[in-house]
Amino acid sequence: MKFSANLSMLYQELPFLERIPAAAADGFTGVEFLGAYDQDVLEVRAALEAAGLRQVLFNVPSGDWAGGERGIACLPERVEEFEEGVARALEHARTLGCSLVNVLAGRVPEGLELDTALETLAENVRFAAHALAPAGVTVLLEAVNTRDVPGFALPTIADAAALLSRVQAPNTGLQFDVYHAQVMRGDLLATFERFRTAIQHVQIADNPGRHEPGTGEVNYSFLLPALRAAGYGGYIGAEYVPTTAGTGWLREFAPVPEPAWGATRGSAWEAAR
Ligand SMILES: O=C(O)[C@@H](O)C(=O)CO
Ligand SMILES: [Mg+2]
Repeated sequence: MKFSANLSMLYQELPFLERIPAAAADGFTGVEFLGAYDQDVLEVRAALEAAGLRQVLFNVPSGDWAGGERGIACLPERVEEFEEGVARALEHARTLGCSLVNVLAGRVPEGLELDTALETLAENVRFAAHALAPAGVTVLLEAVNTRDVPGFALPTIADAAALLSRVQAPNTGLQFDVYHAQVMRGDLLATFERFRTAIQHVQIADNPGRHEPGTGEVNYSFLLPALRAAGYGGYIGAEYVPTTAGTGWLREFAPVPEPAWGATRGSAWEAAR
C-alpha cells in the first residue's frame, strides 16, 4: 500500500519545506496538502525531488481558510475568483507533476438555494476539468461531514457522486475521506464498494478526534486490506490531527524504506525500526 503525508495537518511543528524530508524519513512515499500557494513552487518541487517523494494531490485555492471558508466552488458570486484559482492550480500541477486536484465545494450560505449552489458547483467543476485536462489532471470532489463543517454543500459521498453526474466530464472522480464518511454514516466498506469505480483517492483518520489510525473506532487493520482487495491501488492520504502516537501505525501497512547506501539514517527512521 502507498501512503501520502498530508502536510497541511502533519509535521506542523516544522517549516513547510522541512515537512517533506520528515515525511520521507517516516516512510511515506508521497505528499499531499491543501495548497502551497504561499510557497515558491520550484522550491517545493526541489524538496520533493531531493526526498524522492511524489506529489499526490492538492486543492484548488479554497477561499479564506482562517476565516472558516472550506472552498468557494458553490458560490455564484465567487466564480471569477474560482477560475483564477484554477489557473494557479494548473501552474502548480504542471510544476509538481501532480495528476489529482481536489475541489472543495464550500458551505451553502443562508439565503442561497441549494440547487443554485449545486449548479454553480457543477459548472465550476466542469470548468476546472476542462482547464486542467491538458496537464493530465483529474479533478476530484470530496464529501465533508457537516458536524465539523456545518452547511457543507456535499455532506456525503453519494451527494458528491450525484454532482459528478451533473458535471459529465471524463477527467473527474471522487475522493473517499474515511473520517468524513464515518462521521456521517459509517458502513465504510459498503460505501467504498458502492462508489469504487469513481474513487481515485482515499484519505484516512480515526474517529473521534480525527487522530492517527488506531486511536479510535475505525478498524483500519480490516478496512485498508479490504480496500486493496476491492481493487484500490492508489495512494492513501494520512490526513489527521497528530497526537504523540506518531507514525508507528504505518508499519502495519507499509515496510520501512531502506535508506540509500551511504545516506544518513534519520532519527525517525531509526525509531521506526
Ligand atoms: O478532509 C479535509 O478536510 C480535506 O481533505 C480538505 O481538502 C479540506 O477540508
Ligand atoms: Mg479529506
